Amino acid sequence: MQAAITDSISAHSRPNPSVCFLRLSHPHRVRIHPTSHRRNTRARAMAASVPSPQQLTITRPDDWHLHLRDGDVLAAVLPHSARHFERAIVMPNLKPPVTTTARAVEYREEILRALPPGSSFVPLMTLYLTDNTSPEEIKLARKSGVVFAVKLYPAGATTNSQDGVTDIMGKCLPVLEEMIRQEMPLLVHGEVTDPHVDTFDREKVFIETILAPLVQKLPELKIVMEHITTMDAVNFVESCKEGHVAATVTPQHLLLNRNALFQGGLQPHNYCLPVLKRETHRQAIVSAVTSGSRQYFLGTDSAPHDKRMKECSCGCAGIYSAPVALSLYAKAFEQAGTLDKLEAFTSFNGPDFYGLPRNTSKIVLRRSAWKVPTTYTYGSGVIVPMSTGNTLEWLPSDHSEE
Ligand SMILES: NC(=O)N[C@@H](CC(=O)O)C(=O)O
Ligand SMILES: [Zn+2]
Ligand SMILES: [Zn+2]
Repeated sequence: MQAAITDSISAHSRPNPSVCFLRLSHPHRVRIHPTSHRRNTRARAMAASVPSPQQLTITRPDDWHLHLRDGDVLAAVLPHSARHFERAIVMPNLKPPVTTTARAVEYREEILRALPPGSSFVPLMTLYLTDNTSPEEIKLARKSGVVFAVKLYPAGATTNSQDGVTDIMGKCLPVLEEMIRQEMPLLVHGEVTDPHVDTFDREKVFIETILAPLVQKLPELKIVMEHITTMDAVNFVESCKEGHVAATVTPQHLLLNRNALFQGGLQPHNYCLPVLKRETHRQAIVSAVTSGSRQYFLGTDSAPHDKRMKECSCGCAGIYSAPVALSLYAKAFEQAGTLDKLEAFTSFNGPDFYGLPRNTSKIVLRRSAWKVPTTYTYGSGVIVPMSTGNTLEWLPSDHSEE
């Protein structure tokens, strides 16, 4: 069984022929087509007849897209990630951004100092790509042994991206060629910044105008399309070679559509970039991720902003999901009737893509209702988590109630 979901699910599933059928109905590579949502509906209907497991034991997951910030916010949020994840790809969009290996090494040390005692959490550092990043910097990054990827923020696309790249093909080709030599993946915030392009189309237009030409020019470059939100992104990823192009998916883009931004009034804590899309896109992403394809892996994009910066006249983009992400991913896979595919997504596909060993320790998720705190406080600040105040069903084992 690919996802070694708990003994309890295997015990249930072995004598039950409907489970085998359920698996057969999810071929390894599933293309997205207009009937894909029917497939999920059928899976759900069949799953309903299967006894639901009370406990899942999975290999300890990693988070392949995480914002830890620095200073007192770092100290407040890091324990939430370290509790459930063994490693995380740490985003470099600090103020000022982490553009050099020397700075990444310092930032890594700051993170290690902020870890709770006894934690084995490993931060995997990234460099923030600019128009001026040199190929030499990529060599230094590889040699450091602590930098694992380079992040492309199109200038102006998202939080702290003002120092990002203005013209990837025109300005960054020598750096990208060095990244191929050093086998250093490019992580992409895939949205164009042209104000004339509709916000909801920015990912699609980025794929057409920037990403597809980039993959064509540099087919050997390893690329992760971060936090994908559209059917267009799913189709693009699946049109590329496995092992060369992959995507991370957030809990919010699996569970919410754009209605969540406006339900009962404006909901700033559901605002992130790329912005939530319409339901058909959410369904396409769920189908892709739960199909068993190895091209998708867990990346929470957990992005804390102080409550005051979210609930104001010009609110920041970013959803804080670290404490709830695992419960929410389990919820999304269970809704799709594919809990047996959860472990590959949370714990295998990411390290396999990055060429890193899979974790050996395990984490247990118990079916046990727990209430998400409405806020987390730090110093004089407050952070509101995703699913604030809601009751979630899957409780990760080492979760202590706040
Ligand atoms: N996702 C977000 O909405 N915000 C992220 C930046 C990013 O990942 O684009 C942040 O740093 O706050
Ligand atoms: Zn982003
Ligand atoms: Zn992010």
